[in-house]
Amino acid sequence: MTETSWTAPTATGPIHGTVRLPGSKSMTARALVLAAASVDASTLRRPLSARDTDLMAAALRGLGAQVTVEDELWTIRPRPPRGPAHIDVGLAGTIMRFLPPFAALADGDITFDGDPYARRRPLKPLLDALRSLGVKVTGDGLPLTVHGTGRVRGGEVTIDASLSSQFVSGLLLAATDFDEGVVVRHVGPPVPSAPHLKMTIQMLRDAGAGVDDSVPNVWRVEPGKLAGRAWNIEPDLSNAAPFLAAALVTGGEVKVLDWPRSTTQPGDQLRILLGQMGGSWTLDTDGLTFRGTGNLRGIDADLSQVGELTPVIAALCALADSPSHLRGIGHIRNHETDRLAALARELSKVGAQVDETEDGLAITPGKPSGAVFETYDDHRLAHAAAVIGLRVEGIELTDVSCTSKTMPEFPQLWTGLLKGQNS
Ligand SMILES: O=C(O)C1=C[C@@H](OP(=O)(O)O)[C@@H](O)[C@H](O)C1
Ligand SMILES: C=C(OP(=O)(O)O)C(=O)O
Repeated sequence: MTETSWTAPTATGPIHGTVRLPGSKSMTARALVLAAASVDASTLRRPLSARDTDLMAAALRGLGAQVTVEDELWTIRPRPPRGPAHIDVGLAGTIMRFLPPFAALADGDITFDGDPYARRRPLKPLLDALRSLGVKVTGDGLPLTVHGTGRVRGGEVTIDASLSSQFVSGLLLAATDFDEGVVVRHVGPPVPSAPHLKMTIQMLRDAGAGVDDSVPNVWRVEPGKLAGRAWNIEPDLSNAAPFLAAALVTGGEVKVLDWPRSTTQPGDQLRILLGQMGGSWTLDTDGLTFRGTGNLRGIDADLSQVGELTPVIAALCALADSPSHLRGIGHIRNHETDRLAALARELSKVGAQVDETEDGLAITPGKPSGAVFETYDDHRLAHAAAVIGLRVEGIELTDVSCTSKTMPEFPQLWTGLLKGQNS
């Protein structure tokens, strides 16, 4: 990927516009894995085509599935997974955590590696869990090899998933094909990202799996066969964050089309969180309309359930008229970069006073000024920088191409939205 520096456009007035966002990364990843684990073909309507999900599709092809793409309809024709194969995870947590359990069902060695920073993202709790379910794995992080034998015993396993909910999701998504299914028991500090776990359970049930989540921190998936189905992928609501923020910061009005009435996506909580910062919204049949006044209040919020929303919310806090405290997000040090350190450094450069706490950020807005904003290969750091740029001239992103991880069209969508402003 070629790095592309980019000067974030500044708003000259309230932004008014409508955006149609690409499909949810998290739903697309889950639907692809479930489709590959099914007996019959599945389709995905309006999935996300971006680096994370294109690499997921490529990985599943490498394991034997046929994935064909026709406009906004993907068709997956599954085959029993087979090795040897090599999987490039890029920087995607979803691939590095969802595919080792599925790859264990292949007959043959499956090697995994990814971007340099992907090698620093935690995997050991998941790999140890696989080992105790009877899988032979070499390595405690990337690069690693899963030595598949064509079957996985499965059964009961204890894991500390406090570093990432994706460890649990990965085990559950493959477990219908384990001889004994799986019972995953979490022991340790709380698992973050509860909505993402709900999404895993909901989508497994939609695919026909038997799942019991009635006991807190214990998840059971029964062994069985998945039939394949048609998935409708919702727009990515976490990627709505910068667009809703644009309405909030400029006192404008932005509509996100096809916002679902009910969803497991964590991004749905943007309505509440950005509402607390001064916005208001209406949800109707064709989407969510979000309005701002241009005045932003600071917030004290526990973001443990919605950690991936932190970068844009932190950017808003830096532009607010009072201090903020974002808590419960120690685990986002393990995201695409150490997001707490990166946000503290970059938001300080543009004038805020930002202190890293053990599990979050304390942000006191200051006099904003332009700066070179490092994006650390992190799509959501780029979104955060764009939001600051709405108010502050001279915000130069070191690289905007990192947005291709989940929304390659971000620069165009953003520039297009800014055309709709009343100056
Ligand atoms: O399962 C998923 O699709 C995700 C789970 C979350 O991971 P963590 O629990 O590691 O934060 C989230 O931050 C990530 O963007 C996507
Ligand atoms: C944490 C994120 O991604 P990943 O799925 O790579 O963990 C994210 O998209 O904010």
